[in-house]
Amino acid sequence: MAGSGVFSEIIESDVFKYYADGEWKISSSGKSVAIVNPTTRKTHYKVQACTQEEVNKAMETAKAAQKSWAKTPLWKRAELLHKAAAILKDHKAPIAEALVKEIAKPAKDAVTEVVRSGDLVSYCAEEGVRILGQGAFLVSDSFPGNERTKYCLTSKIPLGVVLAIPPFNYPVNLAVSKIAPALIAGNSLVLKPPTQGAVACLHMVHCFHLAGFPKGLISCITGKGSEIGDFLTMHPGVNCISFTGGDTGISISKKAGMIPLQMELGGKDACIVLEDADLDLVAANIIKGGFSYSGQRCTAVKVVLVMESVADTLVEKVKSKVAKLTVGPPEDDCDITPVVSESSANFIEGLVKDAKQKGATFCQEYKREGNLIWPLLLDHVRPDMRIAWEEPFGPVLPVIRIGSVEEGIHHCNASNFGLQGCVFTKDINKAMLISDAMESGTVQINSAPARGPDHFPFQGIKDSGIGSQGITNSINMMTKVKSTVINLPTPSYTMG
Ligand SMILES: NC(=O)C1=CN([C@@H]2O[C@H](COP(=O)(O)OP(=O)(O)OC[C@H]3O[C@@H](n4cnc5c(N)ncnc54)[C@H](OP(=O)(O)O)[C@@H]3O)[C@@H](O)[C@H]2O)C=CC1
Ligand SMILES: O=C(O)[C@H](O)COP(=O)(O)O
Repeated sequence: MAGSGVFSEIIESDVFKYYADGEWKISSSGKSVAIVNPTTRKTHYKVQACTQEEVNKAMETAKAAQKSWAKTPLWKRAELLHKAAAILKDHKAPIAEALVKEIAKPAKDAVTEVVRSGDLVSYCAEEGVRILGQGAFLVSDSFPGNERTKYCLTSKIPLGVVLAIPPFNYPVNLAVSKIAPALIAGNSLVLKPPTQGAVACLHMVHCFHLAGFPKGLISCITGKGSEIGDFLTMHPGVNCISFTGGDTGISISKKAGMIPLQMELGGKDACIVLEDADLDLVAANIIKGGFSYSGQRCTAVKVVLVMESVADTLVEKVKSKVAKLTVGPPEDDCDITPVVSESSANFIEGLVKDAKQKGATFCQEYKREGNLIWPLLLDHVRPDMRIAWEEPFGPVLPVIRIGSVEEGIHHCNASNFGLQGCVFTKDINKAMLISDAMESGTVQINSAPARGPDHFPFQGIKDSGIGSQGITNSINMMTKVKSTVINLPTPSYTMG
């Protein structure tokens, strides 16, 4: 159970502690932040509301701890990460339980998130050993005018203190996808977990604590982003920010100092369906892509752009699959569970009402109880409707009928987002041309958008992000190149 057994030291009375300097602590603020269970809409957990002074302290210890961590051999860093991964997987049950209560993630998916996170940490340790174990050796005579008098040795060195801010929908997985690359590369890490998902994150951090990482290397500062977020992101002690979330990321990018940023933001992932597509495959992928975790994935299919000639058939197929989705509490492992908050449900409802007023065809009746919204497919959506462009982050999926592939590509590219997209066709040559024409970070051919496997590059263009994630790219992003040049008094050539 969350907060018990090995996790009992992370909670005092009914408030979870924060983690800094290798210890679980109670904030001097005397205040806590309530975590509302999306299903019951009642406070389920409480976490510390950390103060600016506590942030300052965490940054100071992170800076000091990083200096000795950078001198820890790479294989030892990897060994500790493997240990943390194993502990995390061993304790998947209480962490998954927290995910069910805090973010209404269906029970099985919650377990999958924790196991996937353990695998990600292990893979990152292995990848880090390989890529950080190599540098480059350059010789000067390849550049015009030079003799071979200079040898340049390059290696990758850590950035310093990395600030990691994940979103609510994958609090554990999107935290470790920042923590593991940062640590293997020799950085220290300050984690600001999302409020919904903070308790799962605190449990995950305790697994790193149990693995025996040095004091101060990892901290977990809890509190509302709206209260401590700016202080954290503008803190002079931060050398890199890795953020996943919504528009907040855009404002962080404007406020952050001259430090590397990794931003994974929203998306309006388009699914372009051609006349020759296998419509059963498309329908299955629309269901998986559009409705898993109730559409609360940045990589969810968020708009279907289907050729008019096959639209009726496709919509019928999707409709019959929507009817089979189970709707209810996450504890029962339902397909559709309550969305994360009342404000999110209200936002989704606003998009639905706008579509209704402007004449979209409702394939199901719109139904909502509290934060629970029944899955809804909207046909005949037109570009003047908000749902054609905005990201519902909920189980509502618009279908736009198109007369040509160009029309589909045009809609996709007119979006301010560019995270992922997908195209369904049996013609691989057409698929390649469409993929090249789509302004999105990744295009999936004949499958729904997805971030994983977690070592694949993952990136958004336009308002969907800065930089690229995925294990290898994150490790590289959290390092910089250092060169040492050996200058020889006379040219020296290696003889065969
Ligand atoms: N591209 C991607 O990989 C993903 C994108 N998203 C996008 O994120 C959105 C939903 O996630 P959500 O968690 O609500 O996103 P938010 O942007 O609201 O929050 C993300 C994180 O930022 C924190 N935060 C809030 N305000 C600030 C601030 N001023 N400074 C620093 N941090 C702050 C939040 O903390 P707190 O919870 O305390 O407010 C949370 O930890 C959707 O738009 C979705 O598309 C989501 C997942 C993945
Ligand atoms: O946060 C998100 O929504 C993700 O990064 C998507 O991950 P997934 O494609 O594995 O669901």
